Amino acid sequence: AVVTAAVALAPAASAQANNESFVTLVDVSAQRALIADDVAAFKFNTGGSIEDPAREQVLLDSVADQSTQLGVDPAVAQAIFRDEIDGNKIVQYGLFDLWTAHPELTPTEWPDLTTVIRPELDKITTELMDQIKATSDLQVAKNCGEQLDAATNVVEQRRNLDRLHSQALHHALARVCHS
Ligand SMILES: C=C(O[C@@H]1C=C(C(=O)O)C=C[C@H]1O)C(=O)O
Repeated sequence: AVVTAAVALAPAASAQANNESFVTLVDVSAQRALIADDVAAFKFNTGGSIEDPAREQVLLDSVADQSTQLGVDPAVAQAIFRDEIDGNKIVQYGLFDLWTAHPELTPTEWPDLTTVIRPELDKITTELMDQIKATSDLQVAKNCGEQLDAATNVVEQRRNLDRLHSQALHHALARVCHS
């Protein structure tokens, strides 16, 4: 009876493990989209531009470096990060619009971009790179889209994402599945 139970559990356990591996990637992506609130608060209140192409290039160069170190395809990782960056900017533009229309909703405190927020984003880059490596088989699996959608639903609910962050998250994950 013990052996039968173990055999019966094996497929479910591995399916769950597969799903769980996308859940972490999606959750870190959600954290990245949520940090955009702090970026937007800093930039809106200090008159900064949402777009910083030089910083984006530094980030994409670092992604290429880390890809080589991890044995991940740099083109795959850079495509994902291109989408992560654009997703982040979707949140920033959305909040700029909101705060322009409703100045009373503008945050009155915000962390510093250079010394606090970007170091947090750099940490997330490392975590995302680990997850891109960890899910490399899933990314080319036939049911990748289903698994990614399932993980995205779990994270959206757990983190109670609003429409803006949900839209950003979907954008950020658009090229996770590839063949
Ligand atoms: C998050 C920022 O805003 C934009 C988005 C970036 C990102 O998602 O990493 C990088 C540079 C900016 O174009 C930032 O300036 O750090």
